[in-house]
Amino acid sequence: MQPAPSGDALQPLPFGRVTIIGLGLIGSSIARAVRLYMPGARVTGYDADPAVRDVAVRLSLCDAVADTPGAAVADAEFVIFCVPVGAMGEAAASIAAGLPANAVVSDVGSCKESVVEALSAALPGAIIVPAHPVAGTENSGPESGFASLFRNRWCIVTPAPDAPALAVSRVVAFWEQIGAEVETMEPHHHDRVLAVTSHLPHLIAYTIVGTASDLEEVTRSEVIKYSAGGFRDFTRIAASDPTMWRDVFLANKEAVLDMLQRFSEDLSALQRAIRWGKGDELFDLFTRTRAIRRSILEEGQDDARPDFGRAHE
Ligand SMILES: NC(=O)C1=CN([C@@H]2O[C@H](COP(=O)(O)OP(=O)(O)OC[C@H]3O[C@@H](n4cnc5c(N)ncnc54)[C@H](O)[C@@H]3O)[C@@H](O)[C@H]2O)C=CC1
Ligand SMILES: O=C(O)C(=O)Cc1ccc(O)cc1
Repeated sequence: MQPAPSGDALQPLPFGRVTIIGLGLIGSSIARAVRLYMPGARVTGYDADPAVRDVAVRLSLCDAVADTPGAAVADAEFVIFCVPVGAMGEAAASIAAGLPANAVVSDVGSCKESVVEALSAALPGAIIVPAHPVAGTENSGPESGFASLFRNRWCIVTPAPDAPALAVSRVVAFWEQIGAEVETMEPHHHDRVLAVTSHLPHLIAYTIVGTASDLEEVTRSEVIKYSAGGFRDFTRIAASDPTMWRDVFLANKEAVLDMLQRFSEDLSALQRAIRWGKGDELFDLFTRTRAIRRSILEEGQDDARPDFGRAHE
């Protein structure tokens, strides 16, 4: 067994009974991490897809997999929604009647403003402390999760100003105990930061892989055969889950469209520099961007995926 990620294995548990709604990549990774690093906590899972529930039982991801959302939350202290952002409202409504009054509710959605709105509307009066682990892969589903996914990765918590301090500190402790470093942010700011650091890069990857596959004079097998490093990296990102990313772009529309506008203007400037042979402009930009990559490496963040290149336990 791996050592507990945040030091002392005897830390008090932030929550004794954790319910995970949605047992795909992120939900199943949280389940695995809680069972590994918080062995005293009881994990109950639920997924709307019966086939996913069957896999969760087969893999022993949870102490119990409930057949209904209501049963999943019956005695929960912490309920965490791990469903696509467009499904948050529906998932929250499905547990509303059974949610214990003092339970803390959270989520892992990739954008926050729309999710906060959906959760608050479906669960009026509930204690809601949203979060976003900035850790993942291009894979989805319960079989692709792993316990170390969140280790040494950021988790951004976006509580409302009037959220109870105790609930916020318990959610922070939860993420720290499964290995994440936690930062607090206002939801609107979160959505703008992630629009440029995560959402736009995914949009660019989807576009470039689509462009290459639409070319008439370059065959599909040539694209596959001769894809150099850069294109290969784009194909990894462009293999990400279509439902999840459709939902992210629709939910974070305003911030993504703003970043896309800025990106298009910068791309046009590069187009002009190439057309008019302005090598110094290209050289200056590439020098600046190289420095950013080097700063990321100096911070030890060499890949969005944890323990990249090492075996997952
Ligand atoms: N994939 C990634 O790298 C990351 C994803 N996220 C966020 O995590 C959330 C989950 O993403 P993944 O785990 O990657 O997706 P996934 O596709 O692997 O799993 C989502 C699961 O939710 C279930 N589901 C959908 N609607 C439901 C409902 N109403 N009730 C119960 N279950 C329902 C699906 O059946 C599926 O099993 C998304 O909001 C995403 O934005 C956050 C960080 C990284
Ligand atoms: O696989 C990758 O490169 C990712 O970028 C994973 C990822 C996807 C969505 C998030 O909200 C956070 C992380």
